[in-house]
Amino acid sequence: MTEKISRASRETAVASGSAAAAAAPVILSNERGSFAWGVLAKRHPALIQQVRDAFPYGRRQHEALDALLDESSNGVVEPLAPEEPDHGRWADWGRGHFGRSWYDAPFLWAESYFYRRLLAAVGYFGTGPWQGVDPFAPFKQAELRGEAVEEELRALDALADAPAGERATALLHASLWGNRADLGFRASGESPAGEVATSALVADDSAALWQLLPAGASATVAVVADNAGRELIPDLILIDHLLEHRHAERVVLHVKPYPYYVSDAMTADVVDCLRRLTEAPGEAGRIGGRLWKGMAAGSLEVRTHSFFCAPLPYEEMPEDLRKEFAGVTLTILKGDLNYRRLVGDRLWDATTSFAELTAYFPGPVAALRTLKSDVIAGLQQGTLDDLERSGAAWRTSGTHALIQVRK
Ligand SMILES: O=P(O)(O)OC[C@H]1O[C@](O)(CO)[C@@H](O)[C@@H]1O
Repeated sequence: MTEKISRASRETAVASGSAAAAAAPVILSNERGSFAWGVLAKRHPALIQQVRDAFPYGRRQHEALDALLDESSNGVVEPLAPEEPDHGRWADWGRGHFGRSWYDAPFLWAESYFYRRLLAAVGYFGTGPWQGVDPFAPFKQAELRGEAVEEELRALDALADAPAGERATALLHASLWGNRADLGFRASGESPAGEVATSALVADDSAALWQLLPAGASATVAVVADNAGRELIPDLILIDHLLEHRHAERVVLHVKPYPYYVSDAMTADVVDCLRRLTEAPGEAGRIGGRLWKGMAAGSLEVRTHSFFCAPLPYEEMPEDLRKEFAGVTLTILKGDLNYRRLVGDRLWDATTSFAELTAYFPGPVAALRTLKSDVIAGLQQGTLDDLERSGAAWRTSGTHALIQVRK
């Protein structure tokens, strides 16, 4: 395998009951040349520059962005300013990391905290004029207006009369591969959304997914969204299919409460995507119209929770969210970050059982993810051998994907 795997620490592992967890170290970013190192050393500075260029920020924001760039590149982790509303929470979550290099903190924590600090730098939670202004909105909006979305929406017309099974598979795959369109990649000039020679599913439990959702069974499905735009549009189209074909009576779409990981979807992004759909001609417009009405009727509901922006694995989800997921027929978790949080951001042996790692999850769960970080579990030994032999950067380049289900 050509990829340099991130360095990991057993010492910083969060407490977890399973023996597998004890053996699988938590990923850190301090191995030069590793994927995690590259995110901190290259993507984050590039992102600061992009955000800076996208808005006519004032001196205060520019100085705060300079300080964040300097701190995260050369300095030690500083706490969130006391006036930030969630200062206390981050003080708890960051215990042990403040005063130390960003690169020595768990990768999941460091990345998550970086996004929180970026919001602080641009005054997102402040009382000034930049309050509530999504620093990633220009990128999300450009994507939504782009030719790729236009084409994807047009392609729906050809699918409208396809047999239900064929349509279901196509829409499930569209939602899955929509995850490849991740604006975080573009911040650093990499482009998993571009032409990909070797797209492949490394695990495919889609039959189990459909078995959990037989038509007419009054199911409720929770979809935990990931990116806005080119990912959320196919997610919404899949949701429409689930509702239309009675695989679900009700869908709850969970989104982030505030901007996160560049392109993560918030309520405003759901609205933008629904509007984009409703304004489109043909099948896309009809789907948009049905979803819009579904929102009013309650068959589609959007929810959010602060835990979605926490630097924690799902194993540590709060009780209210646990109840929420326990009460639905199936939870579909979209994307790479949700996968890392679902199985734990650790260097698992890739054949570690997905079912065992997710046994704590309060109900049936499906992961739909393109592979964009070192974490992977639940592979067959033969698949793993083939991937390793290929010499490709299959774990991190977004060229491979998976559908894994725990019933
Ligand atoms: O949008 P997704 O699929 O959750 O991907 C986010 C991924 O992007 C990165 O931030 C950088 O590639 C990963 O660390 C992270 O898992």
